Amino acid sequence: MPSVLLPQRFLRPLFDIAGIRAREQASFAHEGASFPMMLRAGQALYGHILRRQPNIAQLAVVVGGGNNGGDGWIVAYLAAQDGIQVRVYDVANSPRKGDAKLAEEQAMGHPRIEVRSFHELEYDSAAVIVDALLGIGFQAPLSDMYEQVIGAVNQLSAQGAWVVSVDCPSGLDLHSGQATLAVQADLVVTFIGDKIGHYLQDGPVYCHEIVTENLQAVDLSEQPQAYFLEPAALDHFPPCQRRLNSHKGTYGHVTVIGGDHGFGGAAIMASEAAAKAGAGTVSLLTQETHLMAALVRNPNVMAVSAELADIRATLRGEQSVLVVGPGLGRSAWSKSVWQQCQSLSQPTVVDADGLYWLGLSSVQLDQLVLTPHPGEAARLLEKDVKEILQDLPRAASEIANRYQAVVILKGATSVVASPDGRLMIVGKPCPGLAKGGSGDVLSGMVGACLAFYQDAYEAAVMAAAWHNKAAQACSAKIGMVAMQPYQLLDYLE
Ligand SMILES: NC(=O)C1=CN([C@@H]2O[C@H](COP(=O)(O)OP(=O)(O)OC[C@H]3O[C@@H](n4cnc5c(N)ncnc54)[C@H](OP(=O)(O)O)[C@@H]3O)[C@@H](O)[C@H]2O)[C@@H](O)CC1
Ligand SMILES: Nc1ncnc2c1ncn2[C@@H]1O[C@H](COP(=O)(O)OP(=O)(O)O)[C@@H](O)[C@H]1O
Ligand SMILES: [K+]
Repeated sequence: MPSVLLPQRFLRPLFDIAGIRAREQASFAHEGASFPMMLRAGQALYGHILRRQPNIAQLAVVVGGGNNGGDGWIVAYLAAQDGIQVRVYDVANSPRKGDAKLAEEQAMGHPRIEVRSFHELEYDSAAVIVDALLGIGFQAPLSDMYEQVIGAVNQLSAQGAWVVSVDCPSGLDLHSGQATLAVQADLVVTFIGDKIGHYLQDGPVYCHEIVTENLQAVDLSEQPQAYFLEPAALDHFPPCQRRLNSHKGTYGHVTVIGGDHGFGGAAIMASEAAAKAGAGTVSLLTQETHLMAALVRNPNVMAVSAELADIRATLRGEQSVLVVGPGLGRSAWSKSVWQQCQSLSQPTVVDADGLYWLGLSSVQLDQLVLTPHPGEAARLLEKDVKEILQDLPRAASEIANRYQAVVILKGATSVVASPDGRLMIVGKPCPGLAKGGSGDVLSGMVGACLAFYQDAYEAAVMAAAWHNKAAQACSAKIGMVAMQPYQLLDYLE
């Protein structure tokens, strides 16, 4: 379902392999043949090579045994016809069949195509390498021979060769986005529709840039599995956009609840994040020992002792939301705080130890946002982390359905799922965020967005996307190693 706030032009549709195969088969049936589509794939890819590398004189093409390799043979033939010297490294496990065989036969014997053993690949001097080893037919794990070839391609890439991958970087699991080893692609030219695995876990690590070529495939009017939010969207949407004629009430109120003994910083950071992401007013309900630190850190936040005040007293007006969990802990105090929260009906963000308490005794709210990392997701679904990582969109959707909540399943990119079926992947890897406290900052930002936006899903998308974008800007200025998560808050516009 497209988003109301975010225009469709910023949402890149992503498909699973079954969806791509269905469109491929329907297109073959419509056209009455499959080889023309392979020709179009090769032509599209060769066009991209010429646009990026107009002075190319030599080309190395690494071909596998399936149709991905078939695409590679087409490119080899087109380049040779164009006067380019081509070396093909063939890694097929067995003789080719079908379209791949036709493509090989068309190219084989061309005077400008030399077929070499893959053992010689590491000595190749071509400035451009085409990776046509494995496409959507890849089944992990990689065989030894493919590992060796991918290693050689990456070595040439490290020495300065420009690598273009056909359909996907070979070795990447397009379902999960996991890879033990894959081709480092400068460009991926992906066919029919973009694949979800390019955007999850290791996917973005191996895809420097992705372009999609539809190849005149039939439109099955099928909903994509998910969307990827183009970071350019954020140039048009600041987290909680200021209006000229507005006042603090316009932007709502956030109460952050957490910070047991030893974890005061988590709640302090979350409250500062809510304030800096644009909430009109922010309260912090925490252990009394943290009040002084909270007020010194940010006097804009109304810090109160959880011992002396109840949560209800911190609420203000209709746009009040709760952020429960940063540093909440698992003590008797934490439990009593959680029980208080359960009796309230305000829109609520549950993070960190709040998710632990939620797993023990759930809440039902119209607007609930959960922000688990894969470990917390595994606990909520009673699965192990490995299983969660094999299918992040599914895990996010399962939690969304079970708790009737919007879910941000956090990682190098994050998956946002809504119980109504909407799924969005946001962000790019930013290892500056791989530090304790990054999640606390996110939860406060989600609180601010939830107080501002009508739709909890859009609030979650905006917060997760801005958290990532600001972290990129922050790390560019301060450095991936030195940046502290709360510093990203100064890069929110
Ligand atoms: N007209 C068309 O058909 C069009 C097709 N298109 C293109 O086809 C691609 C899909 O082709 P596909 O279905 O043949 O699968 P593909 O990705 O080549 O993989 C199969 C090969 O990989 C091998 N292999 C697998 N796992 C392995 C492992 N772990 N370790 C080692 N080897 C492994 C497997 O070996 P085998 O199991 O047979 O020994 C077999 O040789 C798609 O991505 C797109 O590029 C587009 O051009 C559009 C038009
Ligand atoms: N390598 C990375 N690239 C991009 N984002 C990351 C990376 N590592 C962590 N993050 C982000 O940082 C946050 C970490 O949250 P979490 O694990 O809950 O940390 P904590 O509880 O310590 O604050 C999440 O928003 C996650 O998406
Ligand atoms: K490939």
